[in-house]
Amino acid sequence: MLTVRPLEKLGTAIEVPGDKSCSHRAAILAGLADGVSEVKGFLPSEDCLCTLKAMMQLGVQVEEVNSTCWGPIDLRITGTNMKLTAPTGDLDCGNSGTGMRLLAGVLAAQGFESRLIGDDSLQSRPMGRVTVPLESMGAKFESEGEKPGCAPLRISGGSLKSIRYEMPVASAQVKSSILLAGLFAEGETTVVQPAVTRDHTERMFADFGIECKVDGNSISVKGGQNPQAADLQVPGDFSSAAFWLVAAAAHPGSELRINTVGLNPTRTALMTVLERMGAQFEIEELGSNGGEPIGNILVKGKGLKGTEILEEEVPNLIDEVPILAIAAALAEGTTTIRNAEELRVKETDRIMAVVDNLKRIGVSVEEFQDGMVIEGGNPLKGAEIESYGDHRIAMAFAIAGLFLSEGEIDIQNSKCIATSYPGFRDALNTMRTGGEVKIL
Ligand SMILES: O=C(O)C1=C[C@@H](OP(=O)(O)O)[C@@H](O)[C@H](O)C1
Ligand SMILES: C=C(OP(=O)(O)O)C(=O)O
Repeated sequence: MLTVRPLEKLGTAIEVPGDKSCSHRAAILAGLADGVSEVKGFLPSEDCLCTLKAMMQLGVQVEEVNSTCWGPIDLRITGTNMKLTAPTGDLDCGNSGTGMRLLAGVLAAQGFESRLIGDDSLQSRPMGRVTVPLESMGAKFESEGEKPGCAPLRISGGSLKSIRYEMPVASAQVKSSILLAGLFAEGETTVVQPAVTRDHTERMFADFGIECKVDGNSISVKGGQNPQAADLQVPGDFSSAAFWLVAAAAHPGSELRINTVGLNPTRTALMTVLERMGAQFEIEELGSNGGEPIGNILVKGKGLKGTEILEEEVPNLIDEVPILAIAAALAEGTTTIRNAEELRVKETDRIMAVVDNLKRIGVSVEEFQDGMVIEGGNPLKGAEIESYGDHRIAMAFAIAGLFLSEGEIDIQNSKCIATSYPGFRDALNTMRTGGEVKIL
């Protein structure tokens, strides 16, 4: 259990660990590449370690060359030059939707059978969104789960043909899965996304010498390209920084610097929203690490007011909705979050989990199938919080605990935080009492 008491004095500077999305992709692309890649700042969270381990079971060699007590590790990854070998056992993706969907794309093209498994949460998430297009490329998937279309997934891979696929959902995981399969396919594979989604795969393709054509919302990759080993530094995870951005934005008078964080514009819509709510940001650009822009963010807390989240902002803040809901609870007035039905199929049903826990801390909130409307500005009271095993729910409500007017917050099932941010608990202790958190 994680107990959080109200803020004494918000810390002034923090560094967050490596980006989860980029770490998954680095493990996969370096593992497929020709040669030895150095990946610095890899996030050793449970999700990313599952992907790394799966790649090792498929014949990739990984050596840890440096680690820090806070987390990020430097890896030397010897790639297989696109020749993975059959794994001896199941490939366990743990809690990670990204890991399972991206690996499914790679395994669809292998001439051996494999089986992807995960924890109870992952085995209840929809996999048809990747297996349907990957089957149309020529792979065979058997869903062995209790729920139709869910993992465990038994995969019989083989030669693939290219497709043009119009994705029904705006999902970077689906896009990336098909593009990875496309690397092995005959001809040019094109994915058309209904809205802009995070583009880490496209950017990292360039790092590994893979040509990828982006034309508006359509992304194409030609098969037969072999990734070339690359050295890269994983940027700090904006989604982990989001917790501290909201803590500072909602605390009038605070000034917080978040150092060396990824500023990929397909990830940072939360800042646009917080700005509209009254927060002030300054960005110090620090160039780019590989294809990913990085910088320092200076945030000044001014007290927040409610806002309406725009439909096009949703995919670019999808993982930040739980913490945005806390910002909304602390803001004066109404905040409307709609067009976010995807949240129902994340690690838990995040709309249900946020609404349930907001009510527990005394916030007035109305639930919709695709989101919620929050009336903010009333005092928050201590309560027992149920994380539903979801890291982002646990961390979002830990931040709410800093702003209670009475009592404390006890978060049940907080171990899940290690899914994406293993150092969060220590960082929270330091940030609650005015310190600085340095990790890189
Ligand atoms: O591609 C990725 O790394 C991710 C994409 C998002 O999922 P969807 O693309 O399915 O929305 C996001 O929720 C997840 O945390 C990471
Ligand atoms: C949704 C998330 O991850 P995944 O889909 O990879 O489990 C997340 O990290 O918020």
